[in-house]
Amino acid sequence: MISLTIAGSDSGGGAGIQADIKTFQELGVFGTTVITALTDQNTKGVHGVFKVTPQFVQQQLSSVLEDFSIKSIKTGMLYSAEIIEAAAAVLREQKIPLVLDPVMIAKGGEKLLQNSAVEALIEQLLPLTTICTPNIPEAEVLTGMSIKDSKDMERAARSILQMGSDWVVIKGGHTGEKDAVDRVYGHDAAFTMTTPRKKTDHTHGTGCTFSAAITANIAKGYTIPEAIIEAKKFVHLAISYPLFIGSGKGPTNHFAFNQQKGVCEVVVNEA
Ligand SMILES: Nc1ncnc2c1ncn2[C@@H]1O[C@H](COP(=O)(O)OP(=O)(O)O)[C@@H](O)[C@H]1O
Ligand SMILES: Cc1ncc(COP(=O)(O)OP(=O)(O)O)c(N)n1
Repeated sequence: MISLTIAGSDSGGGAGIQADIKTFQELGVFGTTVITALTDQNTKGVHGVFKVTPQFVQQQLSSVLEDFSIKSIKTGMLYSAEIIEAAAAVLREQKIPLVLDPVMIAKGGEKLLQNSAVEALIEQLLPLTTICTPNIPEAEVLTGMSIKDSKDMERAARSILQMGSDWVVIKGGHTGEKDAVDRVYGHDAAFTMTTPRKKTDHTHGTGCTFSAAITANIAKGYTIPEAIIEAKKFVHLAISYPLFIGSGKGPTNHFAFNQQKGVCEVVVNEA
């Protein structure tokens, strides 16, 4: 089983390409990569971005796709409209399931997607997307809606479905709710996934890890709902057993899922 991530490098190892290939590896999937940008980053924040040219992004993508039997693809930090256009031109020719994590801003507040790139993300990538996984601020930017409660989350998700994604997961990491509730919508299905919210500062890379786990699970042949629910277990365990490394907001623990033998209760309810 082989998956591909198209994303930025996090020198601190907790998010981006590094989180993705660690997650793939832990889930038994061989990871290939297309790097869109290098970030000078650690647990204290993103200190610099060095972008790759759109042409070289396209070259990496074409090389990987022509040689490997890729079962699923995810995108993370894409940074610019030009990089999105270059990637979309190649992805449009494929029928491989695509998980789009619309990474926009790091938890420290640094920009990982230029404002001018949002339109390209919506127009060029969402129509090719199998599952889009925005957090609440990202869903607000994609839809132009203000999201205050679960009704707003459903309206935003349905709007993103209309933009072309087959499924949408609105992640609950950024709500004030007691539990971490993610809301999943397809054209004919809707459910919530609930785990207890952990009181922790070690959440660097949660979104990357979650979307990478979905991508790996698709490569393993899971149905879309199974891939999403199993990924929630992976990220919940990664948050629950922090590594306590770095002096800032630490990374999640990609070893935890296998160390805990995947044991994690996720409450799934119809929405
Ligand atoms: N403190 C927490 N406790 C438990 N789960 C969390 C916590 N923070 C985030 N999550 C979960 O991690 C996943 C990623 O969500 P989120 O942190 O919102 O993504 P992002 O990194 O894109 O902002 C979701 O499944 C979310 O519910
Ligand atoms: C290179 C790179 N890509 C993505 C992110 C954002 O990661 P995310 O999982 O959304 O969470 P935080 O890192 O913001 O905690 C990143 N920081 N770097």
